[in-house]
Amino acid sequence: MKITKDLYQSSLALLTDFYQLTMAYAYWKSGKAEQEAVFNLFFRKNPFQGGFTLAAGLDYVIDFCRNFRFDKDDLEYLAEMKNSDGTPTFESAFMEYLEHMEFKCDLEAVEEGTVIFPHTPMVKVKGPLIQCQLLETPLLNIMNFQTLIATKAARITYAAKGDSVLEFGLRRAQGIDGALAASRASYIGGCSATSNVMAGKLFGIPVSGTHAHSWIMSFDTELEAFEAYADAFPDKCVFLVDTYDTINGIKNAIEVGKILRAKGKEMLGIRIDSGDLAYYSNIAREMLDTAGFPNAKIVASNDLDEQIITSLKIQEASIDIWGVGTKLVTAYDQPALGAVYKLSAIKNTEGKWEPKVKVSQQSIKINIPGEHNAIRFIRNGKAVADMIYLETEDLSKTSFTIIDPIDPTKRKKIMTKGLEQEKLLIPIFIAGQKVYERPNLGQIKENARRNLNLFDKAHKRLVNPHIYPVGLEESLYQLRTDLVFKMKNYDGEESNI
Ligand SMILES: Nc1ncnc2c1ncn2[C@@H]1O[C@H](COP(=O)(O)OP(=O)(O)OP(=O)(O)O)[C@@H](O)[C@H]1O
Ligand SMILES: O=P(O)(O)OC[C@H]1O[C@H](OP(=O)(O)OP(=O)(O)O)[C@H](O)[C@@H]1O
Ligand SMILES: O=C(O)c1cccnc1
Ligand SMILES: [Mg+2]
Repeated sequence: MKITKDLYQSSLALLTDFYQLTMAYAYWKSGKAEQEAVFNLFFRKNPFQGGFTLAAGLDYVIDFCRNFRFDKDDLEYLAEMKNSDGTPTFESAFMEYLEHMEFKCDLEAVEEGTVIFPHTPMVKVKGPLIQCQLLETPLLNIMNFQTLIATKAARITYAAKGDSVLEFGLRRAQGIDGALAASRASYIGGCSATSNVMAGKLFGIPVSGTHAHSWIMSFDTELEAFEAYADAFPDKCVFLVDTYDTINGIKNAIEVGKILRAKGKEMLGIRIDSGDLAYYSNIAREMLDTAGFPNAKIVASNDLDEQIITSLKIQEASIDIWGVGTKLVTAYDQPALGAVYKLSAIKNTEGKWEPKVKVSQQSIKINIPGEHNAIRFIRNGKAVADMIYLETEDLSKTSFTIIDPIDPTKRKKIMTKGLEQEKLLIPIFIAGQKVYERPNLGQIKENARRNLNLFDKAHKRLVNPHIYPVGLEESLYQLRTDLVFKMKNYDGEESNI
C-alpha cells in the first residue's frame, strides 16, 4: 500500500457503521429517503476539562463529501450480505439507488482553526434524509479526532508561551492514519513542526528532528558520536546529551561545538530527554553560556504535556524548544472528544419544516431543534459571547437575550451597538456543489492563532477556566422548551405523584 493524498480522494462510503446502511435501506423502503432533513454535529463538553475547543478536520470532510459514492466493489460487497433466512439484506433496486446516488446536500461548517464551544454546531448538513444519515459516522470520525488533537496542541503551545513545540508522536500514535491526522491537527493547533516525514510530504508541514540514543550507543564514545554527527550535519547539530551522563554530555557537546565553530559552523543546540529537566536545563544553559554558546538552544523531551510544561516554566527551566509526542497525539488524558450528530429538523409531507428534539433525563443531552446557526460578538478585538439562533432570526436587531442551554437562570443581554459579529457556520457545499475555497494549512494555522487571540486568558487557562458565555437566543430557547414539553405530553398541570 502506498499512502498518497489519494487515500483521502477515494470513495470511503463504506467507512460507516452498519446501522447507517440498514437505516438508509429502511428510509428508502418506506419512501423517506429523499425527505429533507437537517443534522448538526456538536459536542457537549470542552475536552481536557478546558475552557475552549479548536475545530479541525473540515478539509477531510470536504474530500469525503466530494467523493461520496458507492463504487462497484462496495455494492458487490453489500449485495453479498444476507439475512438469517438467507435472503439478501438489501434488495437489488436499493443497490441501484445507491449506485446512482450523488451527494447533493447543503453543508455548512465552522472553518478549521475556529475556537468553538459546547452545543454550537461545528457542521450542519441539510439534504435528503438518507444522505444526511449516511454522513453521520464518517463526519464524527473525522471531526472528533482532529478537533481533539488540535485542542490538545493549542493547550500545549499555550503552556509553552510562544516557544516552539515539535510534534514527535508518530511512534505512539493510533495507527497510520491516526498519526497523519494527528500531525496535521497538531500543526493547526500551534506546533511548529513534526517528526513525521509522511505528514510533511502529504500536508506540507515543516519536518524536523534531532537524533536518538542509538546513534550515540553505536559508537565507542559519546564524543566520537557527536563528532561524526557534526561531520554529517554541520549546520543542523542538536546533540542528545543524556545517554550516559548528562553533565558530561553537555561538556562533549560544547567540545564539538567548538570544533564546528573553528570550521565556521554553529551547533544549533542540545536535547535533554531524561532526568530533572529543570535542573539539567539550567545547568546546561549556564555551561553553554560560559563556554560562549549563548545562542545554542535547549530542547527538552520525555513524556511532556501542558501540565509538565507549565510546571517547568514556573521552575524557570531554561528550555527553548519542547518535543512532545505520546501525550499530544494520543490525547492521553481524554482519548475522545464525544461530538455527536443529531437530527434537528425535518420537512413533512406538506413541505413544512418541523423542528425536532430528542428528550433526555439529562438536560445536557437535549439537542437544539430547528435550523440554527451561531454568531460571535466581538468587542475591541475580544470575543464576548456566542449566540445560537434560528436561521429565521433577524440579526439586525439592536439587542438579544441569550440563555444558557443547560441552566436557564444564566442569561445575558447583548446590546449589539459597537460589537463586531462573526458568523460561525459558513457555506461549504450548496446542493452538493462546493462553494468554499479551501485555505491551505498555513492559512488554517494562522486562523487558529487569530481565533485563540480573540479570547481572554481566563478562558484559555488550563485548570478551572472561566466559562465563555454561549447561549440560545430567546426564541430558540423557547422553541426548545415548548418542544420538550410537547414531546413529554406536559400540559403545565402538576402531575400526580
Ligand atoms: N523538573 C521537573 N518538573 C516536573 N516534571 C518533570 C521535571 N523533570 C522531568 N519531569 C517529567 O517527569 C517525568 C520523568 O519520567 P521518568 O522518571 O519516567 O523519566 P526519566 O527516568 O527521567 O527518564 P528515562 O526513563 O527516559 O530515563 C517525565 O514526564 C518528565 O517530563
Ligand atoms: O516522550 P514523548 O512525548 O512521547 O516524545 C517522544 C519520545 O520518543 C523518544 O524516545 P522514546 O520514548 O522512544 O524512548 P525513551 O522513553 O526511552 O527515551 C524521544 O526521546 C522522546 O522521549
Ligand atoms: O527528532 C527527535 O528528536 C525525535 C523524534 C521522534 C521522537 N523523539 C525524538
Ligand atoms: Mg519515552
